[in-house]
Amino acid sequence: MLLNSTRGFLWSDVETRTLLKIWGEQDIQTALDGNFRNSHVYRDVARRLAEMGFERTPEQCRVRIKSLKRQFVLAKEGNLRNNGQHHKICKFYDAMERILSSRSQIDPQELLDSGVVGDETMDGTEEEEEEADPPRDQYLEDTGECSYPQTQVKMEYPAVVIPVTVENSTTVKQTSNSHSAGSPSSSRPKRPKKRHAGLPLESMMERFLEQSAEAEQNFYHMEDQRLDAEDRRREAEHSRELHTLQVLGQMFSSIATRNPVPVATATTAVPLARNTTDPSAPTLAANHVTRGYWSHLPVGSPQSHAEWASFHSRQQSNPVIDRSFSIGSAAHRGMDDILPLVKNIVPPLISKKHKGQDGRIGIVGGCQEYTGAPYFAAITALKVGADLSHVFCTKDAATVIKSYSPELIVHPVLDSPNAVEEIEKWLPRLHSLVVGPGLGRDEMLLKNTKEVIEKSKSRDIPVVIDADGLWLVAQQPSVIQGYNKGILTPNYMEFTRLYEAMHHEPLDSSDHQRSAMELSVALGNVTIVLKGEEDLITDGNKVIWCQQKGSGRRCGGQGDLLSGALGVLAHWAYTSSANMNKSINPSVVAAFGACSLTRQCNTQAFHKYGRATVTSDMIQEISSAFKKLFDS
Ligand SMILES: NC(=O)C1=CN([C@@H]2O[C@H](COP(=O)(O)OP(=O)(O)OC[C@H]3O[C@@H](n4cnc5c(N)ncnc54)[C@H](OP(=O)(O)O)[C@@H]3O)[C@@H](O)[C@H]2O)[C@@H](O)CC1
Ligand SMILES: Nc1ncnc2c1ncn2[C@@H]1O[C@H](COP(=O)(O)OP(=O)(O)OP(=O)(O)O)[C@@H](O)[C@H]1O
Repeated sequence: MLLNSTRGFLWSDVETRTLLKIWGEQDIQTALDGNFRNSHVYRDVARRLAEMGFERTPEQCRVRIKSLKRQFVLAKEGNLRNNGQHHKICKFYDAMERILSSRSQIDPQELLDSGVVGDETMDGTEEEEEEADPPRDQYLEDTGECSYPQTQVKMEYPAVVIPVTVENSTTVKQTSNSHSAGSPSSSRPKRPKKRHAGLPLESMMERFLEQSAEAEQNFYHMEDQRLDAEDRRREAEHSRELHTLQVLGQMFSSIATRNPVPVATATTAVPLARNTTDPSAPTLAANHVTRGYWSHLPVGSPQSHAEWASFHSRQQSNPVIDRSFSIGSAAHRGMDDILPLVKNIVPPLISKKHKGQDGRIGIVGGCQEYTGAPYFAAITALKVGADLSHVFCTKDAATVIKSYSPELIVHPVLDSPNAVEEIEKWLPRLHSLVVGPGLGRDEMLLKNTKEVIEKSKSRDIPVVIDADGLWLVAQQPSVIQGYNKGILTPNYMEFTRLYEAMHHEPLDSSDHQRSAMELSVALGNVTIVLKGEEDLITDGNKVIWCQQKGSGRRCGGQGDLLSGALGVLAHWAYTSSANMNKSINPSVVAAFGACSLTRQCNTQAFHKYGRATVTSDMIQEISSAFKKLFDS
């Protein structure tokens, strides 16, 4: 994982400091000291740098060190210490001084010369090849940095040789000549004539250093501006994407409100409120339900059972609604419309995150009889993208669940005398709770579970309830009633049980949409996910259908996979809800994502194993199903 970006050839300060720290290490210095062939040493430097998060080649490390040494000597020999100018010329002066002072004296002539130089040469032969190609800009190659705006400085740079003992320009010239006579670089083209030949060396030197520092400042300033502009461009792009999604959401709402409902006097979309005159009466319009679209009830919608009956019959005779939202074409369009919303809640995988940020999910369930269900839910949560998955189960079940997977954190507390306190300790660290897989129906376990749900509600944690958790809700609806982050995932059997517990009348099995909306409203608009041949999702205001292709294979545990996935997606959806259109319910988006994923896993596993497909095979498909649905 890279700690810092190493854009192009540029070295950031933090990267340079890390390089210096490595280069200054005792064993590196010893290996370099007097050793002509040192490519292996720079290979080691590059490797250690990579361990610190910065990817550079050994050659890049070598030229950077060489450049730093050159800057250091220029600053040192420019006698700029007293007026503090040395830091302008060599930002890392102090570090360099510390390292170099612990080594044998370095000949500054060597460091400034662009020819073969002590430990900065990566095996002599390579350096000779470099020298054989004179027309290239030696300064740029040596520093490994981008060109400065004031190239004039660079062009003059190699020509200025600064011998320690020289006192005037004539001597410099002689030194320079004598050097080039014997060096391999004598074949270089003639350098441009020095414009400052008449100036005393010291003032020329000072001027050069000032120009050089100024050029460097300019360069970094420009680079800062460029990066700022890039950040702004990226932000603008992101807001454009969000805006598009919001417009899409509004489109769904307005499509729904444009239905020609005869009694409607206004077409403004309003969220369905609970009936204020008769709290027990469900406020629904079943045929107002959309397949794959969000739907709001228009003002003037029925507010009681009697009104509903009349509304329902009008809707039945309304062909426009049937055509607009018929399954045939809307099925595909529904996926296209809602999947982008799910994709939008998936957090990006960026290196700045720490463990836990993408989700710490708790599963309450697992008893002597059922150890598979909590395992399926918990491992699914991890595979969908949560960072940590906790299982709170009975003592009996814990060892078994642990033995299935070392990835899970298993707490054998659910049947302990202080179960609620034990679990409550973890709640501040959890992002969502999945209650019910493999819970069983033991009185004491259900009582503990009920209290844990209450504590989670007070912490505003999304709570997904499945399996035996739904049995608990059927016995004591108040446990989840009115909690808007509550999501119930019944199969048909569980749904019937819930409906009949709430309405004290048999379920009308001919109209699932209406019944599901009624149940949601009766439970205070919790989100209901009625699983089946098609999955129906409603929060009492809207209904959407998930018609992702599945298979005919109905092995046990598929519902646990769904609830585990939903735990993670609910956390992601609520985390990104600030960026969502307000008419979109995060629970519904999360539910649609979890249903699509479960069904896609089923299809893929069935394709491989047919009738032999088991839930573990579906779990193996999570990665590729997720990519196919949400990463494309
Ligand atoms: N490997 C494990 O550890 C697993 C453990 N699990 C855990 O088991 C616990 C009990 O859960 P559960 O669903 O078996 O119990 P329950 O609600 O009494 O239903 C039982 C009866 O309801 C019926 N029925 C079911 N679906 C229906 C439908 N769609 N449509 C119509 N009818 C339907 C059906 O009746 P039948 O057809 O047999 O007459 C069935 O026999 C729970 O904690 C769960 O998490 C499971 O997750 C699986 C993997
Ligand atoms: N007839 C069907 N055709 C296609 N997919 C289905 C069908 N019935 C259920 N599913 C899918 O299977 C998944 C699990 O639903 P199921 O009804 O099996 O849950 P469950 O009974 O609670 O499961 P569990 O065995 O975990 O208790 C859901 O994603 C649902 O969409």
